[in-house]
Amino acid sequence: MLQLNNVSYRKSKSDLVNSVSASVHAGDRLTIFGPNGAGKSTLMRLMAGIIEPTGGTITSNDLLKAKNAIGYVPQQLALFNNLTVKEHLRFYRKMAGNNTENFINEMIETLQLKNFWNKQIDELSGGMKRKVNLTVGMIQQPEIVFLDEPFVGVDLAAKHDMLNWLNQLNKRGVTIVFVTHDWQVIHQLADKMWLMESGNLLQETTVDEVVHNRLELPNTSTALHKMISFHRS
Ligand SMILES: Nc1ncnc2c1ncn2[C@@H]1O[C@H](COP(=O)(O)OP(=O)(O)OP(=O)(O)O)[C@@H](O)[C@H]1O
Repeated sequence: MLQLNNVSYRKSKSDLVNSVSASVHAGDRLTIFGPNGAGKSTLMRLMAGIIEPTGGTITSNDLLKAKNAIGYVPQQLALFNNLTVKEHLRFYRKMAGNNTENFINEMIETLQLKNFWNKQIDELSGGMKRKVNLTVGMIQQPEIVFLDEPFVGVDLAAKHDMLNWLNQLNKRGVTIVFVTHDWQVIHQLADKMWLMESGNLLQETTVDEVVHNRLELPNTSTALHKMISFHRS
């Protein structure tokens, strides 16, 4: 579905992403995991086509070449403080330009957006803003969605609703790629894991392998070792 061939991204004389080769397959539930500054967000932005690789290539199948096939939910909220939730959905729906009325209604229902429908963004809690951010990033009913820390500050009940809904979409064939530091989310939303450090994709593995101690990491990856052994203990 998405093929990365020696993908690099160099900026300000440093390699933020360093010669990554890997594939994302249709229907994957993939998390990119690693310490702060590993290059996870940069790699997701490359795959989402927001930035261009400075080396290597990313190729995709015909499905992903279709307009609106890719959704992207950024870590930083992409919202207007002085617009209401309703106005956001109306505005972004027009931008997306395709007819996804049923899908949008499903998002509104599942994420219970009607509860704060007429509130401006600057009147919402952090968790509510995350829900709106998620909705906006997926308004075009994408085939694949890239989610960067989508659950920061979201309470457990809302997180549960959001995770359930993303898993339902995955069962219908939507590919999910995300970054998080939250193991609860990893357990519930991922099968595959890409382990990253210092711009390098060190290993492609599964959550199962990582959690059940069946993974040997290179000795050089101290931060990843700590992040994984902390979770296992
Ligand atoms: N626009 C930019 N210009 C220069 N350096 C950047 C830019 N954006 C990110 N970086 C640097 O690239 C490296 C990778 O950043 P990135 O945000 O991809 O990491 P990350 O793994 O997502 O980190 P985190 O877990 O903290 O979100 C970091 O060292 C960061 O400081």
